Amino acid sequence: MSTIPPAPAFKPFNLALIQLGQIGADKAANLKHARDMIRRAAGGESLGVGGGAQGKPDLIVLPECFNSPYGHVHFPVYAENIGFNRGEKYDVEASESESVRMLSEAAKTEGVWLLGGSIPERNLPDGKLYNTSTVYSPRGELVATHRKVHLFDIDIPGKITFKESEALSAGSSINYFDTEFARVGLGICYDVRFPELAMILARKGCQVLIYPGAFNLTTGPLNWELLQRARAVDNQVYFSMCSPARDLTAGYHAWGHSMVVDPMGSKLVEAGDGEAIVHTRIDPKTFHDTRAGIPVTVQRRFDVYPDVSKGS
Ligand SMILES: NC(=O)CCC(=O)C(=O)O
Repeated sequence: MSTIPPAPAFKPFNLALIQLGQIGADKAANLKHARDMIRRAAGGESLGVGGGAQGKPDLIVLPECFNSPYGHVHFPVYAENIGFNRGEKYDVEASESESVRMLSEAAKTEGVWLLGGSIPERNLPDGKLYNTSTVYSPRGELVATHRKVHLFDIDIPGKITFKESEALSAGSSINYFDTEFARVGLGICYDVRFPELAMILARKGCQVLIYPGAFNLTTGPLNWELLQRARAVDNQVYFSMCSPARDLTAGYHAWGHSMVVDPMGSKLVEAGDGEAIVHTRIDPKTFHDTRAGIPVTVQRRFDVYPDVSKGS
């Protein structure tokens, strides 16, 4: 039996993605720059390719690993203790995490929902490290976290070898948060390659899925957009990923191209590869029209594939 409360009624809202640049070795500088970009996004400013200003955003998103260079050697150095336990009240001001304190202050001061990309997290009880997203309400409360479930371990000879598992442990829960305008499902980057996660989030009532991410120059060109449009269409949800800006002087070269895709698979907005703030309006009409016109959400044949979860 389901214990999940019904999703909030889906209402129109403004979404802004910050394709953050200048992510370097100096964590304090990374946090200061991110704070400044949140202020600019909250003021409705658009920057770089993509643009599309819609006025003040209701929800702002940062990229994966926004406070640290991306790489397994960096994670232990930049990791912070968050100590969030779902269901328990979290005292942000007493948080040991300087990133959490900054993000909470930013959400509260700017009066926006804030999906704070992800940061390396050190879980104190067992010392394990995770790649973790944190989410803040406009009152500055930390309302949700998501630990990357599928670690980015790939080896494409001559192109890219990356092993997050050399430093990180994988999360093992499915996470979303409720706002006054939508239920938003969470994933991080490589999680997008696993349709099961998006499918279950959608079946838990999420109308919008947002994954901070950082694809690379090998897989980005063919897979970044394709995967987002696939997850959007197969679940009939809005789908978005927010990347860091590309920096060819960094150890890891992010693909960029932060984007938002609607439930029919149309791209609403797309950044280039440089630093950018892009905005779009999320319209529930497209969501409802898509589900009414192509009613796959009520045509599933769980009698034929009973081993596939019904999610909620
Ligand atoms: N940060 C990541 O998880 C990268 C994932 C990626 O590039 C991919 O191709 O998948």
